[in-house]
Amino acid sequence: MGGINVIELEIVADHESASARLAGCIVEQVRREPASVLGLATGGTPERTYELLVEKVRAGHLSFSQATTFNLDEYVGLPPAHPQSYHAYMRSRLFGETDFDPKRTHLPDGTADDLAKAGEQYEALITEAGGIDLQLLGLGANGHIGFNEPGATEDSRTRVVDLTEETIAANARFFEAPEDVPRRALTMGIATILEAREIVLIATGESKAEAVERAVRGPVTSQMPASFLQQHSSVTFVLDEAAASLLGSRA
Ligand SMILES: N[C@@H]1[C@@H](O)[C@H](O)[C@@H](COP(=O)(O)O)O[C@@H]1O
Repeated sequence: MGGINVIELEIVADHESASARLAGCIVEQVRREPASVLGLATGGTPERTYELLVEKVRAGHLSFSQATTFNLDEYVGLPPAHPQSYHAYMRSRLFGETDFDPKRTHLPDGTADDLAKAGEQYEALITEAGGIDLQLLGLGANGHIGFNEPGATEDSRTRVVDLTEETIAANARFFEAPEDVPRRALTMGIATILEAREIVLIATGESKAEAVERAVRGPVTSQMPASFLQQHSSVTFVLDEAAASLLGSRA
């Protein structure tokens, strides 16, 4: 960390291939180290990846029984039972469908009375677990990672953030009405994410192309939170051709 590194690019044809590639990274990591600490992401993009992992576990090719997980973020005010909470997302798509030990799967507590303290406790839990081996990331069209919206600083840690109108609009598709989307979230910070030993970001579709280009080639700036990934020494972007379309050559 510190200097500017080249983000490794893996460009595949489509969302299905990108999902298979990302699932492959997780499988490899967990086979190599069954007690891995995984940083997990939500959103529409990794849904297929999680389906593929569930298939692997069901087929007996993979076990998560010794793995520990930390999700990037959770909406403020949504209890774990709320269907649009990220707790529910992870339970229905991955944790509840595989052999994860519920004691070792963690998400920020968006319902805590003292959210600042909840953020600090979350950081302490990650440290206690020995840090994150492999962090998965999606990418917001405005360049957010986790819920680190434009303006997030390099030294930010797990904390409450206000969501931008753009992000609220983008996530409204998961809710019955746009006004149901929470306005705030508890998210790992940029510093938290950059401490992971390895990072894999998945982005697919044309709507992510501009953010991908700015994250990979643009200046490192708070205005494009994903650009901070250039400061990490082991980052791979798994992209489909649409998301990579503004990158020019594959170099
Ligand atoms: N907090 C999540 C992010 O972790 C996710 O990466 C991003 C992209 O979501 P999608 O994959 O649905 O485009 O937005 C959400 O708001």
